Amino acid sequence: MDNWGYADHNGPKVWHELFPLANGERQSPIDIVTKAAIYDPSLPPINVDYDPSSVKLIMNSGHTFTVEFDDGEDKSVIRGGPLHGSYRLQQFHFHWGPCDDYGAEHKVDGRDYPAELHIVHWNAEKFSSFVEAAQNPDGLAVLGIFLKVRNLIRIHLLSICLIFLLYQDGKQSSFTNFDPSCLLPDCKEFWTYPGSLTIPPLLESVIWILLKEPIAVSSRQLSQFRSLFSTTETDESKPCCMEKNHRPVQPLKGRKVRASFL
Ligand SMILES: COc1ccc2c(ccc[n+]2C(=O)c2ccc(S(N)(=O)=O)cc2)c1
Ligand SMILES: [Zn+2]
Repeated sequence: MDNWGYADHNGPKVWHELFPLANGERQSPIDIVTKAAIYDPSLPPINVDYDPSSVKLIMNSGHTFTVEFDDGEDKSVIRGGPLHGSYRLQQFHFHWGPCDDYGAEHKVDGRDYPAELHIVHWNAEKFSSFVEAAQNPDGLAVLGIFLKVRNLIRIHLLSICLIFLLYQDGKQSSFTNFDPSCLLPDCKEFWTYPGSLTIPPLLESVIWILLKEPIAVSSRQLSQFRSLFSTTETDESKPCCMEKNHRPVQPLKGRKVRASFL
């Protein structure tokens, strides 16, 4: 069911009532305490190999906007880092807040970023579908990238995504030839830890890979995120916008965070 959200009556504080996993042992997001992260020199570099033609559509998934990819074959994959074998790209989406001061899901030493990009992959070597992979501890791998505000003058690819969405009545529009590796920062140093989906059903099946270096977006692009849903609400009587969709940080419960860098 989809009657969960981010308001007081249906938000993260009450998700445990319908999704008991919310109080589980490996929940996400978390606050990355950099001094407690364990440098692991045996971690190979992250290697993404995305085929731009595998992008399918951009849609308003009710809690964010999602760019979906054709994951019927190994066209776009991520390898390396903490992963064993290749994980297939399925979608990417964002989380943001009501203002530019916070809105990302993970924190670094208690610091908030204004938004966070999640690039979602599943272990197609071991499992036959995304939904099956999502039920297993090593089923999913999510690449998390922090967004910081820099008022750029050049149009960033992000706003092109948004333009597609805003002018296709925000429901869904076909999207061709987009390579999400253009959204990655130059530096691929990362932290990694075992966690969960950050939205219900909160399944504890995600190997998190968080890049240390944020990417830059403009404040205007972030305000476009927030206005996104106001153009798509079918019920004109109560136009609302998705002003925030981030879950607070969760207890580490003894988990270790590893770093690919000193
Ligand atoms: C029934 O099992 C599922 C599994 C995954 C579902 C989902 C519903 C919505 C989104 N998803 C997702 O694909 C999903 C949800 C959250 C995230 S996150 N924010 O990266 O942890 C990634 C992916 C249901
Ligand atoms: Zn997410």
